[in-house]
Amino acid sequence: TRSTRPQRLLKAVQKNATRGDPQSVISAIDHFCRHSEWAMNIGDEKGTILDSVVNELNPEKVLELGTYCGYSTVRIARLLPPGARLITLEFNGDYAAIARQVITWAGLEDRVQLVEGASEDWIPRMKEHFGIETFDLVFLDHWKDRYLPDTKLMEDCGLLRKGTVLLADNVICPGVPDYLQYVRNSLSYKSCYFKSHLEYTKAEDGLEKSVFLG
Ligand SMILES: Cc1ccc(Cc2cc(O)c(O)c(C(=O)NC/C=C/[C@H]3O[C@@H](n4cnc5c(N)ncnc54)[C@H](O)[C@@H]3O)c2)cc1
Ligand SMILES: [Mg+2]
Repeated sequence: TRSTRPQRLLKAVQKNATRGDPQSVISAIDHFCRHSEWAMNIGDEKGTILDSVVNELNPEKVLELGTYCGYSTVRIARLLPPGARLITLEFNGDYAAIARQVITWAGLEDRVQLVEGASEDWIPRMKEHFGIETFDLVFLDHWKDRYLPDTKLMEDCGLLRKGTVLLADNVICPGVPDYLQYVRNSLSYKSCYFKSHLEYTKAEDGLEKSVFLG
């Protein structure tokens, strides 16, 4: 049977990227998405905004919701100091299998813990299962109707501390109106919008950075 797009994306990484070189993995995926097949990775333009937020924070504990093929996982993990940890949640087994290989090709498997499961099931287990008290950075890029409920769940589970940053992809396209309204109007967040474009296109999109105030 015909291969899937994530399988073809992985093949492009294995063909064009150098093992152990995260930047070459990022470039190989961006080239594949620009010249062969579009895929819903954050991409190079919004990716540089993600990079700047990670570099500014220097986070020890990072949570990513929605791994997909691991593109943003690699972007974030390549900037983390060796002691830091990135936990990424992905409930589609096929995508998780591809992402594991992309992350390993980049040589970042020792900083990344890919958990195959749903965010709503695993957010409540972060403390007892991973020994995580609070996160320094959360990157939201999963189904858009999950951003708000999962944010409230993280609050209820005590996973956010004063200064924790939530960075949300696609706040314009596909859009997350209920999440935006919440973080922009809640007294518990200081929120700002980074205008950009939908990956590999000219359509407007952007990232919302929201600092939890406790
Ligand atoms: C109209 C329109 C359509 C599409 C686009 C283009 C566009 C551009 C983008 O950057 C996008 O991020 C998206 C988008 O839909 N992303 C959804 C991404 C999900 C991934 O996360 C996984 N997942 C979903 N819910 C959960 C969950 N609870 N627990 C664990 N994993 C979950 C899935 O298994 C996928 O691996 C779409 C733009 C406009
Ligand atoms: Mg996205």
